[in-house]
Amino acid sequence: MSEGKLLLVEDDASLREALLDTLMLAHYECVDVACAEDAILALKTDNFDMVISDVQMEGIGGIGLLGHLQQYYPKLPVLLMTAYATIDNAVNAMKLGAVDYLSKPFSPEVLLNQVSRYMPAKCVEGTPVVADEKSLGLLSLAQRVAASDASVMIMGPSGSGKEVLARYIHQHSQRAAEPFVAINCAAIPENMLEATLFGYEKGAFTGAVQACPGKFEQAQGGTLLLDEISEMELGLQAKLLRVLQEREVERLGGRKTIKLNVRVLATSNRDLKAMATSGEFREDLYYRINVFPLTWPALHQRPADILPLARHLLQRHALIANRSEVPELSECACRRLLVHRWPGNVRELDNVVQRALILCPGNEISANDIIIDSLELDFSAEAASTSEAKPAELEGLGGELKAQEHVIILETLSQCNGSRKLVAEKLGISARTLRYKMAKMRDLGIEIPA
Ligand SMILES: Nc1ncnc2c1ncn2[C@@H]1O[C@H](COP(=O)(O)OP(=O)(O)OP(=O)(O)O)[C@@H](O)[C@H]1O
Repeated sequence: MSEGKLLLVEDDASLREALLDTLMLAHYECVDVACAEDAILALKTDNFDMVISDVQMEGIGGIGLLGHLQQYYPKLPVLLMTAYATIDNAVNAMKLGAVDYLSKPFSPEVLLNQVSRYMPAKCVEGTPVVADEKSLGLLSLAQRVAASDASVMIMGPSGSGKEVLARYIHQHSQRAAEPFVAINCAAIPENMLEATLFGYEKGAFTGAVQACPGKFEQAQGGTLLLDEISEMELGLQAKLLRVLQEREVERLGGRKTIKLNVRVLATSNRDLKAMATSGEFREDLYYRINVFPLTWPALHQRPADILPLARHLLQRHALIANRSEVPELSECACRRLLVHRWPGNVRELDNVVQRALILCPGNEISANDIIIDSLELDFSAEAASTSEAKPAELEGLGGELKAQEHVIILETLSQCNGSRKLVAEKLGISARTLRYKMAKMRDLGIEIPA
């Protein structure tokens, strides 16, 4: 997922390329141009979260661009880059409205720290949308743990909603009015993560012309989310453990310790315990952050969430697209959504919903508007398309509930390796009822695995 969209303005092509690489490695989406005039054109066709611009360029240059931005995009943060000789200009530029300046040459750590510092916070999600019993249970547990100050480890497959849950915990904690700072440990190149987390003092690297606080300090009083903590290398894990134990941090190149009052949440989509056992993750750190574990099941394991989530996402994207009405999902569209296995979880559902909204000009989304990547298609999706031939029959069946029942039966069949006896026991129905239900499903064209 993109960490934000940047407009990079630099006339030196090789420097521009190097900056672009650094920013894109850190998962920023970037558009690059070689002069201020092109930047003004790019701003007309695209929305950006931040502008990084050189000062000395042909034409109106960085200062001219800053003036334009102040007039037409006053909320857009602008970070200026300048050579040592023109520091005075840079100070003036800050007076004119730039959020900060980078003095050339500077190291990638300095660039990423400054960018993450001024990048506007991503739109904070409201309460996670849940309807399935498993998710409702998880949410109520999260609410209870939010009230404590315990470290929470949120696990679950990619795209299942771990970050949404982390924000929910923060919003329901006593720290809600304080900052929520997230750092994706997988997105920041390994050699820059330390400086980003702990900050640095002036002179710690090339271009570190001023001290910069790290994520821990930025989260002071609030919550720090260490997203994808499993991707942190072992050496840095040891340093992180020390910070968590001592509750204080020392900036790189600094001698002063800074007391911390930060609650730490972490997420992982890998089995961290297994990683700890195999030595890929420090066991002591694992136990320190895993005080309270919470796990999102994969989306297909909580089928009752699928439709409410799809409707919520439809609403969200219809609003962004300025649609006056939010289209409804037809019965067949619902069925198609319910029988897919969603290997990409909610993020995949989000993509499918966006596609549907593009394809559907009216106010009802049909099954044909539900485009699932062919790579993600599975036997159940195939079954859904066959069953779409019988919409009238579905309506009489109370579509949504019935389709969920089908998903649950297919799911349990696969868990029990096809044993009808075990499935019936697990679902608390007689073998006869199960046979009857499966026969009905076959009649609808749903393929039942042997
Ligand atoms: N329960 C939910 N309610 C509303 N939106 C959700 C919910 N779960 C996930 N989403 C949305 O789905 C997308 C993916 O969620 P999120 O980024 O929290 O997943 P993740 O598990 O942290 O993914 P990754 O492991 O890839 O970082 C986001 O757009 C998020 O807003």
